[in-house]
Amino acid sequence: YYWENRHVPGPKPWPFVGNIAEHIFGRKTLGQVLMKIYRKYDGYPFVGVFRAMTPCLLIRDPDFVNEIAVKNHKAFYNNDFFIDKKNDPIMGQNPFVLRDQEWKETRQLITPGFTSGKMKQMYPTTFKVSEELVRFVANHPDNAIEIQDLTRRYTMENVFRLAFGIEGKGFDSYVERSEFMNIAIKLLEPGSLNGILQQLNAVVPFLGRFLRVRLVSEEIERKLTDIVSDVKKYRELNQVKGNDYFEFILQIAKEKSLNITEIAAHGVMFFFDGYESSAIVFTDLLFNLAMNPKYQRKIRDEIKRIEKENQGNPITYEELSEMKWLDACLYESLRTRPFLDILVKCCTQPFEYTPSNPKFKKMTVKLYPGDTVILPYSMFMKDESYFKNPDVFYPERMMDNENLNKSIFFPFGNGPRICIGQRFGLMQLKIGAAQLIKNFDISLSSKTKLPLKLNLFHFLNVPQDKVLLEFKKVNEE
Ligand code: HEM
Repeated sequence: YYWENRHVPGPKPWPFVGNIAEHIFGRKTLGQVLMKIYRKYDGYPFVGVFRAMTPCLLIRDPDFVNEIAVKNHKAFYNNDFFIDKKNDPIMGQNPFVLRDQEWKETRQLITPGFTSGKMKQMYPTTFKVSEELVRFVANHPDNAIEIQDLTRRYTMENVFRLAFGIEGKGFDSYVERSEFMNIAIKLLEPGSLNGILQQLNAVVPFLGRFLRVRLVSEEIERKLTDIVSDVKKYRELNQVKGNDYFEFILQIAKEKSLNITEIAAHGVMFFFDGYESSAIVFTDLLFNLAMNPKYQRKIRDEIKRIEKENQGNPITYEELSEMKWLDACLYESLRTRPFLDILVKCCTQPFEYTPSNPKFKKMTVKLYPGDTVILPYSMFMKDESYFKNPDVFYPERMMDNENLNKSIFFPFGNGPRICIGQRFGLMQLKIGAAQLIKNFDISLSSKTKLPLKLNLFHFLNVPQDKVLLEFKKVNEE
């Protein structure tokens, strides 16, 4: 009766499973279940739902999203994701899970590591990795390449070089995985006990607390701190300075006297958020481009024009932002295949909301500290009233993406908690995609099972089966 007592509309919950039985019993993703509720309550500004036994307010009104993420951010300061820092010292320091003052201080501390000036310094490394990606594809022994593996190799190589100052050797072998790739895979393995706990934490957060969820196992924590310690010693002994995020962290470490686990935690933040999420987004982009080859041609023309203007020199960091078609395809891909479905925030100060938009029924909700709200990240992206034919990949609508309503389309979040790595994410994806499209015609392999089905047990939207693409060298027709 939690929501009923507050006169908030919503579907009837069941004991223990609340409104997400279909997800708990493995029939649908959490996003698919919530999407059904979102659509059913058309015209309502919010809906009271139960994520298992946790009452959450599913927001449907973009103005309310704006209040939560931007205007009244102080009343919704924290993300609903609990990691105990004492139990998991590496993941417990990630800004995404940090709360209150600790989040504010960490965010302020690392923000200078993500300026465009810093991106410009890191760009040559990312560019080099993108060249290695092209070589890897060109010499690949298989006709059809598993794209999830390829994009992970690429984003892993970038984050190892930039966040830990070492080569991840991701492109060294087609058969064997490097030691570093194994670390990366273990860090996020969905099938492992750790992966199951991650999923539990996403569905039933209070169980996460009870079971003392660790996202980074002790074995991986030890390996990562050893790497960090070795690279730190090497740089100090040889007086080497890198143009990377690791160097930025070493500077902070000196100023704030951070210990080796704290330094590793900053590297892992870059790794954790920059590796898997970016690899999923990259996979989706390449899949969408393979399905819609006319946009590959538009992007290739764009690259040719830029290279002609700069006398055949490689594309610079600044020139990436001139690639309007690539930009539009990337944003449209983020919309048609969102890598997550919801953002969940905790109420930290009493807050009252009544919609002013006549599109929504006039009703009031009062929220109190401890309540949780769900921002419908992917639901807005698939809402016909905001995007016509929402399932169609139509990059033209993203040509002016800067002017889209940020309370409806917020692929990187919005407000003070907006993704800190947005610039880096965009840089590595754009140069990686540009290099592949410049060199190859990308098409879908007949071995890929369509339509792509989502993995029901991953807390991010990842395809259940392998996505195989074929790469044919441009000019070799
Ligand atoms: C295309 C790739 C990426 C996408 C689509 C993405 C998207 C997001 C989203 C939606 C959020 C939640 C924002 C909110 O709560 O309002 C977020 C948070 C975050 N992202 Fe990203 N991200 C990407 C890449 C990266 C990269 C490369 C890094 C780091 C190198 C990164 C670091 C973070 C961090 C630290 C947060 C938490 C920020 C905070 O709570 O203060 N992300 N990201």
